[in-house]
Amino acid sequence: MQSAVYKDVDNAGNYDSKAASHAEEMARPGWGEEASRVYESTKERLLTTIGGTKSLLSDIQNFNSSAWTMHYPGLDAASVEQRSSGSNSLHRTVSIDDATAQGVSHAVAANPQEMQVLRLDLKLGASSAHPSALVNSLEKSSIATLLDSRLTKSSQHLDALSTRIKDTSSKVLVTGDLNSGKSTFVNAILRRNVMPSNQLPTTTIFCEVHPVEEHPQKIEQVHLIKSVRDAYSPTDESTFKPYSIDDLEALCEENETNPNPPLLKIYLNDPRAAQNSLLSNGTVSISLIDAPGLNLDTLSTTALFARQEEIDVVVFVLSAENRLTLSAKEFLVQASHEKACVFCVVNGWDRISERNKEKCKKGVLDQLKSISNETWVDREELVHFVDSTNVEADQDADNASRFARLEDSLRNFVLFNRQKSKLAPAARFLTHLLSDVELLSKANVKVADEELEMARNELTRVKPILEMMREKRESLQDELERIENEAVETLGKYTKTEIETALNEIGNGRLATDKVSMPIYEGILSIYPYARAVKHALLQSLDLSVNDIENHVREATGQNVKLVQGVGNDALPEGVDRVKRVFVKEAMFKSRSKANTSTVGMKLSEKPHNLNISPREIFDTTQLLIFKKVGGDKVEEESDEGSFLGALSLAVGAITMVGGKTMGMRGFIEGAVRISNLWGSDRVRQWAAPAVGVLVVGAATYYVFELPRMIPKTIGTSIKKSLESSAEPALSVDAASDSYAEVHQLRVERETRKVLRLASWDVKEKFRATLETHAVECQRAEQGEAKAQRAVEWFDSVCTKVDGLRKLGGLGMTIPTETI
Ligand SMILES: Nc1nc2c(ncn2[C@@H]2O[C@H](COP(=O)(O)OP(=O)(O)OP(=O)(O)O)[C@@H](O)[C@H]2O)c(=O)[nH]1
Repeated sequence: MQSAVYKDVDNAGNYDSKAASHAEEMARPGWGEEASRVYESTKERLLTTIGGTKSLLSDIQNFNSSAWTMHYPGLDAASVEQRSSGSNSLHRTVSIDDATAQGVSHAVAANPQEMQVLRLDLKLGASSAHPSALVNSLEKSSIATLLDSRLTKSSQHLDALSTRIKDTSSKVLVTGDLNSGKSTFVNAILRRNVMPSNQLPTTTIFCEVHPVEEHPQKIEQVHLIKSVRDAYSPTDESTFKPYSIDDLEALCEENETNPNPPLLKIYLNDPRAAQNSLLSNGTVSISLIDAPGLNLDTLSTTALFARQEEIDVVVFVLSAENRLTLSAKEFLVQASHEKACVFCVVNGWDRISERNKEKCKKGVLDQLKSISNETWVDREELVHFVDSTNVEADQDADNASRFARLEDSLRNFVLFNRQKSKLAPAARFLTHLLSDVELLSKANVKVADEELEMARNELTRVKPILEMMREKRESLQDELERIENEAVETLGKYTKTEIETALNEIGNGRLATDKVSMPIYEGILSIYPYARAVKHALLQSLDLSVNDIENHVREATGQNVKLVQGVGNDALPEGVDRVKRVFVKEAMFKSRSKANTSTVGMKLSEKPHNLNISPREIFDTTQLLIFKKVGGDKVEEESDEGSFLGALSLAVGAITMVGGKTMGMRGFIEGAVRISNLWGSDRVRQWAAPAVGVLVVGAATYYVFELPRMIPKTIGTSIKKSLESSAEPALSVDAASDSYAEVHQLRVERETRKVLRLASWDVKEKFRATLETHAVECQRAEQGEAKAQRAVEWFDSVCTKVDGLRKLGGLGMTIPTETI
């Protein structure tokens, strides 16, 4: 048969007062044993559920710190507003304590969208931001930390609940307005004047009366514990200070003004028979707590509230003569929220005249009805009008019987309430906590699902790009090398060809470019400056040709740089910045080292020593002995007829040398030898001296006209010869093994390679960096995917565990999915 006792617990601690009245239920025969049996089995179930929930919380904490930063579901704005502006000022936020307190009440209807136990401690001052805004503004990691501390607190609270469930004794808190007769009532229950009672406020500290059987030595004694919050064990003398029962009054007096009042544990021998004793009657062991009177002193009020968690029954003592004070009302409101029913003792009933008794009774009950309807419904059992000063039959038989009935009701009420005071808070707390865990898990599954989708979308985007780039990496490298090599080779060859062409022109006595003009021949007497000017012009034309080559190479290299960048940019995925380096063509061929410049035969015309003219360059004996007819590029030798002319040129050469400033000893001797040789020849001897004279004059005339044409060729040939030969470079082309053309070819190749390599490096670096970024993004997305996947599975398993724990603990309430 299902009784109201079962219903209390099975319904997750939501006490259903309408199911049956206490009186009705408790009057049923054998209900006590049945209640004890149910109590024991429910207790075991709840203890196992607490163990399972604790390990689940610990798993969540570990997961939160090591694998997944917990997402906290947003607060429901409407309900928060409603709550923060509600009339019940005591309910500021739902805390662990509040949730515990709700274990036996139906005062606060839990909004399934809201966290009850795991709600974060965000202060809701009038000026503070909205809590949902606060939650949203917090860093994810800060929320996870706050949540972690909330989980720790919840776990600790489960420990406290577990201890409380295991504790076989029940605690009865006796409280009420100042001087309402609390101590007198406790004394009446004990049938001993133990607690000091007086007209003046006397009780300022909590006095907890235990049966002497609970004392380790079974002796009457007072244990003074420094603070209500301090740990205490009756077997550990370091946790208390022992006093005699006779010291009690003095101890109370001493601590009257103590801002941190101690707690007194009083071990008393109940002289009454077991069946009459309330302290220890075999079925239930009760501790009576005489509390300080309720007043406006926040400290003691707070202390009182703080202690309510461990008490099973609240006995509220009120004076029949006085109306309830504000603090008493406030306390009753709070206590009825927490305990649903409050046991009320209307004291000083003897002081009310007979004719006022009904009126007084009605007044008290009306007040109670407005504060605690549950108490009013069971008023027959829960509200007692007595005189605590005369409880023995021989004093006042009528009052004694009323008091005896009070004691019976109280004993049964304690027994009855043990279910609610010990098990229901645990059931209620577990219900809320598991709902919160489920809400939290479902919210995290949702977030993890979103992250999973995001990670997968990211992978769908990044992975193909990464693979494409990895595939392209080698071909890009090859392509860049190909462009570089081709450009270097082409421009190198071009340079060589161009310089060779220029040298050929110069070798034929012509300028390599029309940007320069030949000097004007001003007569035989200025032959030397003329030759020098010719050499300058030829070298300058060569220099300008080199300039033209460089300009061409610059342009071509620029095109190749664009090609390189184009290839590189084509290999980059969309959305990535392109290579932006601009090729400054003017910077090409600007060697920083001066020494370098001189080694590559640059600006030959600007180096004075290159303009030195040797006699051979004006009067080249080789040229004269083997007369060469210049006809384009073709040179024909005319050795037969040329011998005479050769002789003639020798003579003219001698004259010109004399006329010029170039005649040296060597030239003179050479000339003389040739003249004497001529004279020795038979053919020549046939010619007479006059002929020689005519010829000399003619030849001289011829040379005067021919010299301006001969000198450029002689000098050009000399320049060409010098620049083509690397063995004895007459000009400043100080290359060890290369000709002038090759030197420039190498130089162009080197410069071109340098520029293109830099451009390639840029492109490759950009490609490498982009590839790396995508690889990192891909790796991050893969990790995110794995993490989110794991979180989805893990939180799903938490929900399954929550269901299992609910079944185990006989708990109800599943949070609908759509509320997240
Ligand atoms: N006539 C009569 N006097 C009572 C009754 N109960 C208490 N008194 C007297 O009321 C006075 C105050 O009683 P206490 O028991 O000290 O009251 P209290 O509520 O414990 O006082 P504080 O601890 O100081 O708040 C004492 O003089 C008691 O004798 C009662 O039922 N009838």
